[in-house]
Amino acid sequence: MFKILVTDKVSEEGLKKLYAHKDFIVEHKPGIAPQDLKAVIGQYDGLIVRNQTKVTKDIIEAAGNLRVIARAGVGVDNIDVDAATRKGIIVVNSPGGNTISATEHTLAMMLSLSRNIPQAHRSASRGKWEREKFKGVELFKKTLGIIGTGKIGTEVTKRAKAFEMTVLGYDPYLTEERASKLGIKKATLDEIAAQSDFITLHTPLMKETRHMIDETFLAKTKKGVRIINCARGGLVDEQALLKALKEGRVAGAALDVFEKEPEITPGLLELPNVIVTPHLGASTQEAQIRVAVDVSEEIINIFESQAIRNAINMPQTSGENWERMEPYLLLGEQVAQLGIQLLREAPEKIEITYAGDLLEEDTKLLTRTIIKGILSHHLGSTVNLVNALHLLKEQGLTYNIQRNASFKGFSNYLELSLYKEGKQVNIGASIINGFGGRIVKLNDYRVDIRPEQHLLYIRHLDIPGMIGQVGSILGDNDTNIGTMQVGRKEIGGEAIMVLTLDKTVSRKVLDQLRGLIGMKDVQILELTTGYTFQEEPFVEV
Ligand SMILES: NC(=O)c1ccc[n+]([C@@H]2O[C@H](COP(=O)([O-])OP(=O)(O)OC[C@H]3O[C@@H](n4cnc5c(N)ncnc54)[C@H](O)[C@@H]3O)[C@@H](O)[C@H]2O)c1
Ligand SMILES: O=C(O)CC[C@@H](O)C(=O)O
Repeated sequence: MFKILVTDKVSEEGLKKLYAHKDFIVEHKPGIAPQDLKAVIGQYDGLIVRNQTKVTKDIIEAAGNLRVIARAGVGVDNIDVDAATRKGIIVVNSPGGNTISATEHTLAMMLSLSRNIPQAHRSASRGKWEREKFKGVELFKKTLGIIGTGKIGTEVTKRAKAFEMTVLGYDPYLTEERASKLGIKKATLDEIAAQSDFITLHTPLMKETRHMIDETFLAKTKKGVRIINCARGGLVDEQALLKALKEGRVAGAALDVFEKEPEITPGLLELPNVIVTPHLGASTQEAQIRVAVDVSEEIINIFESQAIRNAINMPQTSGENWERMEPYLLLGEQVAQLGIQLLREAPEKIEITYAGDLLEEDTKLLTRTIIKGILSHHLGSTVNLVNALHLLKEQGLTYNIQRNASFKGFSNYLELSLYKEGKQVNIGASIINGFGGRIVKLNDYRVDIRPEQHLLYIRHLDIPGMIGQVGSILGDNDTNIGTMQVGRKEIGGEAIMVLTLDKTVSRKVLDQLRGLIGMKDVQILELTTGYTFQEEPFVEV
């Protein structure tokens, strides 16, 4: 049973799949204090949060069993993703579950701001009838500057077009082609500042975007601009905004998010042209169900080893990509295990080559699988797909990927080369239709080896009687040979034998084999992943 802890208010209806699943127990501790969370987190395999719980490094370090932190929403700024990555914990979110709600909230804020709705409501509900005081402005024919034309920015665009606004978009990823498809003008930040009557922000909060609306930007804005922020608090320098509002350069601001939530910079609320909501962008019944459904499915996928769609600290995989890549992931791990055992020590350089059909695939997850397979040999179960690249870097190692378009011979091919102080190991492998994964190259030798649990790798002189002697020693010691591959480069030169065995051999047998005249090296190779004694059914093509 996997124990999942929910520490923020997350939709019960959206979590139904988790409740109903036989492998999960879901516990709720909403509002748990940080020190209490730290004390209990070690008991849980998964944690679900919205944005109230701060999942700090301290808490992550205390989380001995945790495999996943799921954010029921978009922004993961309340989670120390780096600390989670170092610990090998997957962080997932729901990137699209609240897009429409946040979009509609942005439009609601823009309309409320332009027509003074909250202020007029307050006045009217106090018995006043101040029609002149709350005269507003239309959106019709006004220019809207959208900073960040991702999911929410795009949806806001569509709705602003319905109001017949002219839309300017600024986003490093906005191309002319996409802008014209959306019916908007691609602009620079300065153009947005100079031309917009309304500016709305839809970027994540990062080093580059923190205080993007600052004194310098505000000084360039058209007088009377109205600013809407339903994205992240730190995007706007609240002190600079306060000053621009007081000076009258900015005619109004609608804010759903703040630099230090739940605090609001003193002075802002005293201004008559500032309207606020307490981070309500995603607070609709529909969005809350959607985000909870999304993270429940992701958690089930993670524990059932299915494709994960929305991991923050792992490559994304679609279900289709996962299905095509699954056999390669297994083969990649086996190649890595063989490679590192053959090298016998930690590599100083790693090279991975992809060819054939693999050139058409997203191989990021395969690369991580191979790196994980290599590192696990020395670092054990602390390595997983989340932290493999981080741990590699920590070891001061790099890897190099080659994509070989001129490779011929197999319809798909991957090769791992490991290097250490003049020593090199090369393992080539392919998925052969109808036969599954095969090792097809071992150092300089062409081979055809089905990866199995117990392998024996023998280097010897190419002299008569060697195969017989090896067979006899194994037979005398009750060790059945499954398959045997032999190879040599030249008559009388160095040759290899690779045997698959039904069980591993003892040190005594190894010593007997090593004692044979002409024997150069005998090495046991063990695969811990996905070995099979069953031939896959033949698939006609
Ligand atoms: N108020 C809420 O409750 C609420 C709800 C949902 C999302 N959000 C926030 O809204 C924001 C947008 O969410 P989304 O789902 O549209 O994200 P998204 O990832 O789909 O889009 C973000 C866009 O910002 C762009 N961007 C990044 N750096 C930029 C820069 N320096 N200048 C201009 N554009 C830049 C990216 O290229 C991307 O296109 C996020 O901060 C998210 O956390 C808030
Ligand atoms: O209400 C929430 O959970 C916050 C939503 C929003 O800020 C997000 O990033 O998804």
